[in-house]
Order: sequence, then structure tokens, then C-alpha cells
Amino acid sequence: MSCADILLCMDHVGFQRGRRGVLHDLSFSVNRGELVALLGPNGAGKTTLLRLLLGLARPDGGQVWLEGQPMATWSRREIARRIAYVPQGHVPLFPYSVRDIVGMGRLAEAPFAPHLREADRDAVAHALGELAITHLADRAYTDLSGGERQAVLLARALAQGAGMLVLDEPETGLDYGQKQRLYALLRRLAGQGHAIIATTHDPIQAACVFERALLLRHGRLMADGAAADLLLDEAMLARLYASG
Ligand SMILES: Nc1ncnc2c1ncn2[C@@H]1O[C@H](COP(=O)(O)OP(=O)(O)OP(=O)(O)O)[C@@H](O)[C@H]1O
Repeated sequence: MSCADILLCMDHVGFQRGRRGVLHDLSFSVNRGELVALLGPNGAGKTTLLRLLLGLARPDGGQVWLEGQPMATWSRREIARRIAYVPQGHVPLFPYSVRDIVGMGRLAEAPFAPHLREADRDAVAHALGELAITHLADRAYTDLSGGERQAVLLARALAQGAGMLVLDEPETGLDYGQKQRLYALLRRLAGQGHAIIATTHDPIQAACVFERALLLRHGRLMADGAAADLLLDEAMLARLYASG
């Protein structure tokens, strides 16, 4: 597989924790405009795979490529300008306002700026509006519900302005309305050319929202194909989620 002209590419990637193999010989690529769901049982290696895609962990074998260059050659700031990450279960330390948290998404653009510039403030306002949380802008992040915090982290990722979004179980804690807005937003962003990869534990919902699915089991890629084909196939889901 050639990774030269591809946005993000994994080429025969393996990853170990101690002596235990967590990911084995993974090869796939994600291009601009793709909306990709990553599914697999608990412990399959989904979060680990995302960490490799973000350059937060290094493979023990194979190579991760970003825009045709090995991930290890990019600086953290260069990666942050290209990939925004919404992690699982973020624990806040300080009572920053929602506006400040979302504004932190602009740091990759202007890390040494003493204040947000007008373009940054516009990006923050736009992101708050997209997630329908403008009314929370002056509230302390630490005082919000889990679902509200999740929406704030999504807004921060959006404000970052990166071309790729990596989301770890983004619908966790969101109510029905917020989930529908999230899915509509992801589809809109993909339509505008963003590449999006998100883990989820809901295959039926993912079949409706995502175009492509990657199925991971015991750290191996079991299938990579059209989400509606893979995720509405009961035999496929039974194999993916079989115990043991
Ligand atoms: N810090 C760590 N130290 C040792 N092993 C770890 C660590 N983090 C994860 N693992 C192991 O690596 C494997 C993959 O974990 P990972 O979190 O990537 O799975 P996951 O598919 O995201 O699971 P879930 O759906 O439960 O979030 C699991 O067996 C897990 O126990």
C-alpha cells in the first residue's frame, strides 16, 4: 500500500503493551471527506489505535503516515493544526469558562498570543453555535453535566479548525437532541471535506450516520467497508462481539 498521497495512513502497524500485543498488522487509510466509524468489543484496541493516529503513541512495527510523511517527523503543534481530538471521559482540573475551554482549541493556531484575536473569537462563537451551546458560554466547565461537557469538547475540536477530527465515543452522555445535532454536524463537516474517525458502541446508529466502518477485534482489523453493509449484517456483528 502506498501512503504517499493519503491524508492519514496506517501501514502494517503493530503495538505492544509490555510483552502483550495490543494491535497487530493494521493497514488502512483515511482520506478527506470520509466519515469513518471504528467499532469493536471492549478492549479490542480502539483507543490505542486512535492514540497512534494522533501521534500520542508510537508503533512497535510498521508506520503511521500523516499527509505522506511519517507521523514521528511532525511536531505536536503541526499535528494539532491538522487533527483535533475529543477524548473519552475528560476530567476538568480548573473552573475555566466554557468560552475559555473552547478558545483553547485556537492555541494550535496562535500558541503565544496573549489574547484571542478577532478571528479566534469568531471561530469560538461559530463552534458554540454549531453545538447549540452558546447559552453555556459563561458557565464554569466544572459545573456542567457530563453531556454538556462532551458538547463543549466537541466545540473546542471544531474551533481548532483542523481538517481531521478524531473522536472517542463522542455520543457518550449526549441527550437525543444533542446526538442528532452531533451526527448532522459530522455529516456536514465530512461534506465540507473534513476527515472524521469516531469510535462508537452503537452499530445500528452508526450504520445510519457513517459511510464507512472499521471493525476491530482482538487488535486485528476484521473488516473495512461500507457501514450500512457491515453494521446491519447480524452474522458480522455476532462475530465481532462474540465473547472470548
Ligand atoms: N495503560 C495501559 N496499560 C496496560 N494495558 C493497557 C493500558 N491501556 C489499555 N490497555 C490494554 O490494551 C488493550 C486495548 O485497550 P483500548 O483502551 O485500546 O481498548 P478499547 O477498544 O478502546 O476498549 P473500550 O471499548 O473498553 O474503551 C486492552 O486489553 C487494555 O486492557
